[in-house]
Amino acid sequence: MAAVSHTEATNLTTPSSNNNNDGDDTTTTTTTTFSISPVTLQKLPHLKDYIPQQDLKSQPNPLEYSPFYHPSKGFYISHSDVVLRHIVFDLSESFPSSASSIAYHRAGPRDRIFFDPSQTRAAIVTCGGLCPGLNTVIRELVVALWDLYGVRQIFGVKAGYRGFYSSEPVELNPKLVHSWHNRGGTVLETSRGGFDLQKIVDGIQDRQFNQVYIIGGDGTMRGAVNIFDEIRRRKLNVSITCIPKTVDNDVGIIDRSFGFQTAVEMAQQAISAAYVEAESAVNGIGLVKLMGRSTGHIALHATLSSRDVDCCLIPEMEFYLEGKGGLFEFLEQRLKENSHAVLVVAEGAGQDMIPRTDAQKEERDESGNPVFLDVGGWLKSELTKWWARNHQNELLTVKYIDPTYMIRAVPANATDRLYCTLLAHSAIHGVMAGYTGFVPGPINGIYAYIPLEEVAQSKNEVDTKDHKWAWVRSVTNQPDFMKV
Ligand SMILES: Nc1ncnc2c1ncn2[C@@H]1O[C@H](COP(=O)(O)OP(=O)(O)OP(=O)(O)O)[C@@H](O)[C@H]1O
Ligand SMILES: O=P(O)(O)OC[C@H]1O[C@](O)(CO)[C@@H](O)[C@@H]1O
Ligand SMILES: [Mg+2]
Repeated sequence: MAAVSHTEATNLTTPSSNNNNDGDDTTTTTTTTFSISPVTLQKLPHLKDYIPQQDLKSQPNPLEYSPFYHPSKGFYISHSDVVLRHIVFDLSESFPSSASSIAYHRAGPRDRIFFDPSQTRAAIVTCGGLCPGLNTVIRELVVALWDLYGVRQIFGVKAGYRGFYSSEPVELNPKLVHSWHNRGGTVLETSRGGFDLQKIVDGIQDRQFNQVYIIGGDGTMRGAVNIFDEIRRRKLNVSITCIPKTVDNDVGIIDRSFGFQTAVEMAQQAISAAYVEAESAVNGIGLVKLMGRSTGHIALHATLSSRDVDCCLIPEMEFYLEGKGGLFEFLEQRLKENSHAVLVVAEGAGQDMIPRTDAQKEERDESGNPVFLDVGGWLKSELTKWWARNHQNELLTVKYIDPTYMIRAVPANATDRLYCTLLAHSAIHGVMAGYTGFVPGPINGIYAYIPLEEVAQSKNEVDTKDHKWAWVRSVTNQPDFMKV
């Protein structure tokens, strides 16, 4: 692909094809030639954008001299190496729309770095809720900064954003973090709230950190955008990156967030137990509540992989309990057919339907996230009352399983561990190259650097109109809960 700078473009010729197969594409190979235009390359902030040239020295990447690497042609990622956001196109339609041709700089080592490793002071912080793999990311950041780039001043900021101003950072080294990937949680501790912008940036400045690695979810990223803006306003020679973390998988643009797959795997145990309990009772219902504040990815993926689930309820969908086409009628039918049923509900589902006091409506956690009521307990109670009204003298057994923190308070599985490592390495390569205000993450399987602001504004919700949700419904055979 031709070199592009941000919003620069290469020209797209109209798709041309040598397929002479008149629509029958099953027997011959089709060769279609097209180029892409305009490629809108998202601007990746760099320290050069606001630090005067004389204050910013670059040097060859030390990987050049590493005994483990033999940089060859193509080893270093160039400025024109990009990743397309959308890779599925319809060649018969006019192409591309501006939205479909967005590209990001590819992640990976650059031939020159903008930090002298001997002068680098890196800070690592974890914010928000726990997520499998947090310790793996921390470990890999420490080990790779140390081994790949020769950085020796690496610090852990304790207990989230507040740690920048309320406690002493701890010095980290490869020996100390060696086995951290085997532990769930975050050894550095985490917290919600405590976001005091001036104090945080003062803390960064006072401790002379010049690289800040923030590991967190959507809330953390919104905070990180403010920190990035303040760092630029103060013209500090500090690179900041945010490694996307959330068990809910609600961060947009990237393929998925780390820890999500581990959480889905852990959720299987709860669903299996619910199935066993339901199957072993007369008119048994196994009800499982899974994490998912405003998105139902965990519930959806756990349902699809289990195949023992009769109905999955997520925040992105509406449903109703009573009447024709409602949840209870569906469950009643399943009990008639199979004498048991398993229901999986994401914690954020049906929140609008649960009666709550004015005080409960206003309740927020320290970060400002709404506090939910227990949808599982509410469903159990409503179902039990409904059954008693409609099925006098007939048994109903509802076993409610709420694994809550058990699906996230575990070490990452092998897939997530590998993912955490690649994220950490991508973050370091980008920061060492002087990029700042970015999020590393895979897009269509290729690691890219995405502007922090863009990721902070994005959201990954379940699309209940797409194939995956149709697949869920075909697996469970659940109704679409359209009022009839
Ligand atoms: N809009 C915002 N501006 C500044 N800081 C924010 C904002 N939203 C959240 N934060 C801060 O970011 C940190 C983490 O936020 P939050 O508790 O929402 O978790 P998160 O990063 O979304 O992760 P998760 O959803 O996985 O728990 C908190 O310290 C919170 O104060
Ligand atoms: O850790 P806390 O404050 O109890 O919050 C739990 C929330 O954190 C998450 O695990 C991640 O946002 C949500 O799924 C869940 O609602
Ligand atoms: Mg969040």
